[in-house]
Amino acid sequence: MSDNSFGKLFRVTTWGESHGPAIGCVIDGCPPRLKLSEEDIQPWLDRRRPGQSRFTTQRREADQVRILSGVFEGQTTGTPISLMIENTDQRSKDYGDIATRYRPGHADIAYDMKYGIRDYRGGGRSSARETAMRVAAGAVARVLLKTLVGESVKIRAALTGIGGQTIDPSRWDWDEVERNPLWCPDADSVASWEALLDSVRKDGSSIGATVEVVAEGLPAGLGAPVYGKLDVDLAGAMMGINGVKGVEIGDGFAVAALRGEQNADPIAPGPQFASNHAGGILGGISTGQPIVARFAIKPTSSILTPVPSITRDGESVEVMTKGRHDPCIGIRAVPVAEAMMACVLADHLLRDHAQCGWGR
Ligand SMILES: C=C(O[C@@H]1CC(C(=O)O)=C[C@@H](OP(=O)(O)O)[C@H]1O)C(=O)O
Repeated sequence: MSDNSFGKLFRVTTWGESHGPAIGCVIDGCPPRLKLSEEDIQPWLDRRRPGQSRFTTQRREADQVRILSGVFEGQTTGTPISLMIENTDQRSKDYGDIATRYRPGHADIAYDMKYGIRDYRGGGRSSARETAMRVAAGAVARVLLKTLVGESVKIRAALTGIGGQTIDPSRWDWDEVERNPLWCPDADSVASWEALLDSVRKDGSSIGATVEVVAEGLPAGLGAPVYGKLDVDLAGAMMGINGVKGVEIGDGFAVAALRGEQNADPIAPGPQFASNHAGGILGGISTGQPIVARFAIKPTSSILTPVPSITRDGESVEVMTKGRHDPCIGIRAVPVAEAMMACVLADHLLRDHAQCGWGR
């Protein structure tokens, strides 16, 4: 197990820092002879790319992906797939102050306590810039899933709330998610969310959010008892996204208020389930129903509002962070959530195949 990798058979390792020359990932274990080119990956990266609206960081990165290995004549070869994106718009001088002081709420202090050294430029390794490589790996996972399971596989996410303002689930519209810059599924929420984000930005502050991710068209049987549960790996994958502080599967924390007959999803021949409180996973194993995960993500810790902190030498200071930051990291976490779901499902599909073979 390495600390920069996840997945067992579809194994993703990412590397790089926000202000280094490049970021990248290596995907080991991808089956051979899948059709794969940069065009399969770039559109997903374009959804996450910074600088696309006034509601995200103004750092300008093309996030142009290059396949360095593992693909020959348009097909995967079964060898490690290495992907790379060059960093082109770093502005490290914005971080002069942060070199010797800690942003409250940020990983700065924890990295220093652990390693005694940190790349303070941007978020360094802890920067959400790293999530670009998760999206790149997720694109390869999507190719794997579509090839091995079928075109019916759909993995989609949406922003379901910001700053405590939540959508009305009865107005959920997946087409709307693609129409607005916030990935919001409820058209009626967009204008007030935009106004909230504008005021947060004007105040030099930031705001938290919730994201929901749904995977459809997957077979039953993904995940295994008891430490290889699909929900265990999904929860870990979502929790590993920068800034995530809480994860739910299916009804999540709401099950605590239910009675047994309310929580049980009735089963009819087929099998058909009348509801999906379980989020498509029972006993850690997928049932063929939509797989549903949800998470809460904190407000960006790099803000212009001063907050008491200390220097590396332990002296009291006030810290405010310059630089170009997302007023709400939840927005760009939406494509990242989809990518993490795709990687976990690709991994579990290969694991299920290795143990049980195809078909039941
Ligand atoms: C560049 C991206 O987002 C960055 C995420 C980020 C952070 O601390 O998380 C800080 C900002 O960048 P910098 O490291 O230059 O300050 C954001 O712009 C990206 O996502 O591609």
